[in-house]
Amino acid sequence: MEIISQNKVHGGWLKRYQHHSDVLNCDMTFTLFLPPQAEEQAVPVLYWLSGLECTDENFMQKAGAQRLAAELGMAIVCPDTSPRGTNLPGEHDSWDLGSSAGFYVDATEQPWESHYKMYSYVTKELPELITESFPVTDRKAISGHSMGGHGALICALKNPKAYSSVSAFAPISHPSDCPWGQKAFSHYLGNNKDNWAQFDACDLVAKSSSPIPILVDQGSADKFLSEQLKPEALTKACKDNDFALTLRMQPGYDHSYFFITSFIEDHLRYHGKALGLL
Ligand SMILES: N[C@@H](CCC(=O)N[C@@H](CSC=O)C(=O)NCC(=O)O)C(=O)O
Repeated sequence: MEIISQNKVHGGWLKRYQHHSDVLNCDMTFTLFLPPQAEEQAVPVLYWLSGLECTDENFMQKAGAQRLAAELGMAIVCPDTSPRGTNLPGEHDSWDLGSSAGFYVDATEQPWESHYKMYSYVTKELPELITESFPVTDRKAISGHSMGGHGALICALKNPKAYSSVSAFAPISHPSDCPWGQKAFSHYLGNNKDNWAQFDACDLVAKSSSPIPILVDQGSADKFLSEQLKPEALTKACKDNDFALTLRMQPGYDHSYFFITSFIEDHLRYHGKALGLL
């Protein structure tokens, strides 16, 4: 693992690393915020999964999360959003498939199958690397935005004991039933809808026997709301299956990081409480 950059911020350190991923079969970058408390003791970690067209840097540069994370004593890890440098056929042709659009699934189809295993990367390989390399505890929370909101939901729903808490901003709630999700799932997972259901938050809620609370913020002026995000599908799935969903419709907010920075502190406090920091 090699350090690419480091910046002191709010008494902590923002560090960017490159490492080889055996799971993704390529070199990857991630960005890590270590709060000042990490100089004295191990701290819990919030994993943040970003959306389409993002890298590991968008959240750390735009969300303004470091001030409160430093106060709470919470590390934040941002993985990249897809494998990199693999140059598969069609990988760079559109912004919603391939590069920056890994969708946090484990691909089974060619040509993606040999690299596009973002689910295993963010739930297993990267947390193991973080835990063995930095002063962090094994307590984890997870959140994300849009494609990353979908990612956060499925990671927590598939591993309810691994994460203390889960939240999302404008998640793709039901990818099997929206154009972004259908495009990604058909390429990465093939045409068998049973395989799609393994990575769809609404289907996972319907099948889960361990209900976990979910916090979602959604802007009412989000241009992707009705066609791609469909919070009403998540609301129905949670209602039908006794999941405690807190869905906060935020009037006038769009899909951008201006929306995320407006409410990130609520999410950090929510995770801080679950992680025992408040
Ligand atoms: N090119 C798109 C807009 C892309 C976009 O809004 N990306 C979002 C995530 S969308 C779902 O996963 C994002 O986080 N962008 C990075 C940023 O820093 O804002 C279009 O045509 O509208």
